[in-house]
Amino acid sequence: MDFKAIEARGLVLLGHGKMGGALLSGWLRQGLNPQAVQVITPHPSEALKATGVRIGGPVPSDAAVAVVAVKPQKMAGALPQLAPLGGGRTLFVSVAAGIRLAAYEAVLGAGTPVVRAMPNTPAAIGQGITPIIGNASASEADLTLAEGLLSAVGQVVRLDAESQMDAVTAVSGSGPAYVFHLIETLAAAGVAEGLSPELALTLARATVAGAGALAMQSPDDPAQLRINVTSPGGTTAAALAVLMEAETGFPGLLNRAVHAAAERGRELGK
Ligand SMILES: NC(=O)C1=CN([C@@H]2O[C@H](COP(=O)(O)OP(=O)(O)OC[C@H]3O[C@@H](n4cnc5c(N)ncnc54)[C@H](OP(=O)(O)O)[C@@H]3O)[C@@H](O)[C@H]2O)C=CC1
Ligand SMILES: O=C(O)[C@@H]1CCC=N1
Repeated sequence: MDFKAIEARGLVLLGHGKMGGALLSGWLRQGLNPQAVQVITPHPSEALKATGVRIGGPVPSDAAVAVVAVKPQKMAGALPQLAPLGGGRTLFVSVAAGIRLAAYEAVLGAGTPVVRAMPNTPAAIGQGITPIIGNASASEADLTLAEGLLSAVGQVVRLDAESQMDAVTAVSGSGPAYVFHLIETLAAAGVAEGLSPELALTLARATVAGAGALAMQSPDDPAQLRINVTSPGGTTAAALAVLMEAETGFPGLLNRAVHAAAERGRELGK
């Protein structure tokens, strides 16, 4: 990403928590000048101070982009701090789950360009994926700017409709947590079979990382990759008989989990 257009007018980040922090690390790693960044967050960490970004202070009146990364439950208290940037040339990019485009327009003014984005924490190492959708005031140039910024930390996909946002949040926004829990529980199962915790975690972590990389790089789809591991009558088939059971296995479990996440997104938007 060429950050020059953003550096000329500045980037404001509202909320430096896990997601705001992951995005900022990714951008700084990609060469964004820290002096062009102003972070507004109640308790700046030592790590944030060490980056050289500007912390606190008056909001620059003509920032190129304002990135909103506070929790949905804190939005009503936090967003009005950026109201002076509304209705003008500043593009707002919010990563908050649930909060609808209309809610930003209500605070910032109807003419404010707003893009909702749903990144995930692998953005911190440049391997995120971020679906985006803009409001009616977001021009193609605004979407291209948001896309460029977020593609500095991974892939970006444009959505057709805001109504898709709760489902993508449930799949890829929250998804890394499901995979980390898979690593935890695979390792615990290895310990139950007699391995040391260290060895079990090493095996589980490398297996998930390797399978993920293969799924990305192979021309085969995930179903074929699964078949390639599964010798008829062998060990994998024995495990998959448990995991592929419709109700108690992965299919039912992930359906229920993803549905719960999407429903929570819908509730947060009310
Ligand atoms: N974590 C994730 O994987 C993802 C999160 N998101 C979205 O990102 C947003 C942030 O989530 P996450 O980073 O996990 O949460 P965190 O609690 O880690 O981060 C929120 C940050 O906002 C700060 N904050 C609170 N109040 C204000 C305020 N009034 N003004 C400015 N900053 C404030 C908090 O400061 P302090 O803690 O010091 O109070 C904290 O640094 C949420 O809306 C979430 O839906 C989206 C995709 C993935
Ligand atoms: O748990 C959450 O609500 C946020 C949104 C997606 C990931 N974390």
